[in-house]
Amino acid sequence: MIIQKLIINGCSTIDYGLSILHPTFALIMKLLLVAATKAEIQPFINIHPHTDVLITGVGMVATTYHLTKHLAKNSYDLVINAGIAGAFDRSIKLGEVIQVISEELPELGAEDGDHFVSLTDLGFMNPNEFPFTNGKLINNFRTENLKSLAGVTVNTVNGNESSIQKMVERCTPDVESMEGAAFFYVCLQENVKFIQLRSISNHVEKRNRANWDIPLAIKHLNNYLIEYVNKIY
Ligand SMILES: O=C(O)c1cccc(C(=O)CC[C@H]2O[C@@H](n3cnc4c(=O)[nH]cnc43)[C@H](O)[C@@H]2O)c1
Repeated sequence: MIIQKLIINGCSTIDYGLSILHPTFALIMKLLLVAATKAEIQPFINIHPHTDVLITGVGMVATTYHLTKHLAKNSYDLVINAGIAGAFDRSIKLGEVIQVISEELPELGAEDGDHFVSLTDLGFMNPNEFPFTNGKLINNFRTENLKSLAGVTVNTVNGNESSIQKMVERCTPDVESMEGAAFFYVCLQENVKFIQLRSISNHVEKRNRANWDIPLAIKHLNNYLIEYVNKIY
């Protein structure tokens, strides 16, 4: 019997006493679902209360700390990062669920007037030193039926047309979140299979909260997650 838990910022709040058999291999498939906020995955938790869930808090620092601490004590067959995100490309509709297959840390470096100097150009990073490939974090594990997109992870949500344009020219990202790269970094370092599923709540533009549709993004994300996990079990 495996004791499964809901963990919020590293503190376990609910214990469940169930294990789940994988129908094909008759093995226990251990799954961890990681989200920044509980609200983003609450509908999934209501349907799948026995899946291990880690709520990290928003941002890279909290994600890195809580996920690393949790994976040091627990082993999983698959770790899923689920949440909402902003899309740079307007052809990606609000509420669309996508998988992020590469991540970048576009703020890591130095400003030199109008020019951005990367960590590589500063001489602090080999862009091909593990877990990086050409300065990016890459996930080779994918699901078949979702668009595979490139992500950037930021500490400050982009909301200024000039900085958005500069980031698009420099990184050509499809989507933006506040946790993705931290999640990729920890999973690659820990050598655990992972996937990042995001549903688009907004387009990356001059801040206009009235244009965001968080309820639609959460609804579609959770419908997808429920179906995805139903297929696994
Ligand atoms: O009210 C706001 O300005 C606001 C800003 C960021 C996030 C939120 C949330 O309610 C959810 C937190 C979650 O959302 C992800 N997210 C969603 N859209 C974006 C974006 O355009 N750029 C970066 N992150 C985004 C993020 O991963 C947060 O964890 C509210």
